[in-house]
Amino acid sequence: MTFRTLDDADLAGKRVLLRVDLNVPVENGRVTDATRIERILPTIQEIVKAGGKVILLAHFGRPKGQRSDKDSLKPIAAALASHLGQDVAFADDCIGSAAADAVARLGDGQVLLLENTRFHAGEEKNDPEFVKALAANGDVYVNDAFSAAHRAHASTEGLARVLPAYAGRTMQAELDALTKALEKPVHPIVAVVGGAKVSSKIDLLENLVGKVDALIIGGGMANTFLLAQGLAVGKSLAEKDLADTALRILAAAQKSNCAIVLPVDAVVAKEFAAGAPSQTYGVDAIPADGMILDVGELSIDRVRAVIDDAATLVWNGPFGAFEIAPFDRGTVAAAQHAAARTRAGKLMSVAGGGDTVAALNHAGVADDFSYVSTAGGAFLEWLEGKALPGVEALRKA
Ligand SMILES: Nc1ncnc2c1ncn2[C@@H]1O[C@H](COP(=O)(O)OP(=O)(O)OP(=O)(O)O)[C@@H](O)[C@H]1O
Ligand SMILES: O=C(O)[C@H](O)COP(=O)(O)O
Repeated sequence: MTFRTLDDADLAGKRVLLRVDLNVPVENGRVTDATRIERILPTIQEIVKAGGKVILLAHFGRPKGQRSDKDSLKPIAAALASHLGQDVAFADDCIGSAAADAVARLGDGQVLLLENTRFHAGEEKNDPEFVKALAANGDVYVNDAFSAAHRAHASTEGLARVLPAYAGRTMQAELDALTKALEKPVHPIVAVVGGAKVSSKIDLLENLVGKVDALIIGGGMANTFLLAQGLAVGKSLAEKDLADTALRILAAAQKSNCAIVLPVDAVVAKEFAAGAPSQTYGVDAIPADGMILDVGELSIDRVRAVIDDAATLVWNGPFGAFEIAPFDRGTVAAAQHAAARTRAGKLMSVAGGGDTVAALNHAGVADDFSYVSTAGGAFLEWLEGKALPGVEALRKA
C-alpha cells in the first residue's frame, strides 16, 4: 500500500477530522439504504478504540454554498448513532464557534458530526481560508470517503495538504480492491460495461480497451455499437451521433487485442413498461417498431463463457432495463454466474456504480462479489484511469 493508513497514525487523545460519505438516500427523513453508513463503522470504531475524538465531516446533496433544512446532516446523525451503538453529537456548522464549542466538549472516544460542508462555498472551491477554518478543529485528518475522492474539495483534498493525513479502512479497502482489479490484475481480465448511454462512458471504454482482454458491452450502449456496425435497432435507446466514436473504440480494441463482446440477440418490446409483451430477435432482425430492453439467451450464454475464461472481472452498468421485469434476466443471469465463479475461488470480481450495485442487490449476489464499491462517479473515474484528487493527497511521499 503506497498510501498512509491508520496503521501509521497516532490517534490517542487526538482530534481526528474524519471525512466520510454520508450522501445516502433519504425518503421522508428516513435513510433507505444504509450501505455507506455501515461501511464507515470500522474506521470510526477503530479511532474510538484508540482513544481519539472522532469529528465527522461530510457533504449531503448539492446545496452549492447555501444552507437549507433539506440538505442538513442532522437526521443522519441519529441514523449513524443507531448503527454505531454509540451517541453521535451534532454541531450545526462545520466551522466557527458552533463547531469549535462542540469539539471542545468532546471527550476521548466520543463522536461528533459537523453540519454539511457544502453549506459553505469554500468547500467546493477548495478555498485555503475555508480549509484553515476546518483544520482548526483537528490534529489529524483521515479520509474514508473514496466515493467523494474525485472531488478536489476542501474536506476531500485541501485538508490532506495541511494536516497529517491518512486513508481510513474503507478507503483502504476500495484502493486495495481497485488496484488488484486494474493496476495489478491477474489476466485474463474481463470488463462489463453496460447501462444507458455511450456518451456517459466514452473515456471509460477507451481506457478499458487498452487494459482488459475482453470487454463485454451491454445495455442501451450496446445499441449504439450495433447501429455503428450498420444494424437497425428500431426504436431502441441509441446515440446515432456517436457511431464514429463507437467505431473508433472498436478499432482501438482490435489494435490492443481486446475482444469486444456485443449482444447477438436481444429481448424486444414495443414499450418500456413492466410486463410489456416481448420477443427475442437476432440483432440483425430487430423490428422497426421494437425496443431492445435486454440481451437474449444466446448472448447470455456467450457472456457466461467469457466470464468462465476470466480471472478478474470489473463491472459497471446493467445489461438491460433491469428495474422492470422481465428485462432483468440478462443482468441477473450474468451477475449470478460471476458470483458463483467468485464463490468457487476462480474469479476476483469488482463492481461499482449506483445502478450496478442496485442490480447486484436485485440479483441477490452483492455479497458474493469480491468487492462492491459504494462509489458512483469516483469508481468510474478510477476505471477511466484518472487520478482522484482525494486519493492522490493521501499518497506516501
Ligand atoms: N436497453 C436499454 N434500454 C434502455 N435503458 C436501458 C437499457 N439497458 C439498460 N438501461 C438502463 O440503464 C440504466 C443504468 O445505467 P447507468 O449507466 O446509469 O449505470 P451505472 O453506471 O451503474 O449507474 P450510476 O450512473 O447510477 O452510477 C438503468 O436505469 C437501465 O434501465
Ligand atoms: O454520491 C456520490 O457519488 C458522492 O457522495 C459524491 O457526490 P457528488 O456527485 O454530489 O459530488
